[in-house]
Amino acid sequence: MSPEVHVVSHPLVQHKLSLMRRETTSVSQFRQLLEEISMLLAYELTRDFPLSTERIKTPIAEMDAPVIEGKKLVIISILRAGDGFLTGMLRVIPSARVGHIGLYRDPKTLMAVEYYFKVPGDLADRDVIVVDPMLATGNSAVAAVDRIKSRGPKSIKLMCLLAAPEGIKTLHETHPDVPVWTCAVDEKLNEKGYIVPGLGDAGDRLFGTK
Ligand SMILES: O=P(O)(O)OC[C@H]1O[C@H](OP(=O)(O)OP(=O)(O)O)[C@H](O)[C@@H]1O
Ligand SMILES: O=c1cc[nH]c(=O)[nH]1
Ligand SMILES: [Mg+2]
Repeated sequence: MSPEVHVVSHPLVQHKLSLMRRETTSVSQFRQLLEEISMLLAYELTRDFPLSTERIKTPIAEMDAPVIEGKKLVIISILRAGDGFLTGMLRVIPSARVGHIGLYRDPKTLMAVEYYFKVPGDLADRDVIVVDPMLATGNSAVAAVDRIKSRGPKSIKLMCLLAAPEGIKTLHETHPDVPVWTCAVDEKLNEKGYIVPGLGDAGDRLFGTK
């Protein structure tokens, strides 16, 4: 299977991403924009969900109306910055369950360190969407997917805001079955493992912790 990368090039998404990248964008604007983009990304990621029909009655007549076929979804946020996706995603997919995995990057090794894991117990019956704004070295995404796969979900997709080519390569060397949705694939990583041009530290910009 050749690994999938979907770059969401919709003008609304691209415009909002450019606003998020600007260093002058405030914490509240950054948060609001991430919420808006997450709804648009959810719209793209769910584009291929299978439909069946259900017999319904409108005030005028009966019809066979399209409905999404029995999908049980879990959105798993990589803390902290992944939480910026949740409000928007849940607005579009309100019945989804939510899990969390706490990971931070060791600044020296750039390896992911886990500090929290809580997901619904019935992952084997569910399709998972992992959310995290940044796919940089890919170490956090690999660690999250390793951990989630140990619970045997039906499928895993990754949604991010920005990806570096290095992160996509690392993720797909280990997990070629995990498709990625992103707003852009940037140029490279710098010597500290930050995405260039990127948008800086997503967690700090979302929560105002710098
Ligand atoms: O691809 P990687 O090189 O692993 O980098 C990406 C990770 O870095 C950021 O989290 P960070 O470690 O800064 O934690 P935070 O969300 O708590 O700020 C980001 O939200 C990703 O989880
Ligand atoms: O550019 C980057 C890389 C990792 N994490 C971030 O928040 N930003
Ligand atoms: Mg951070």
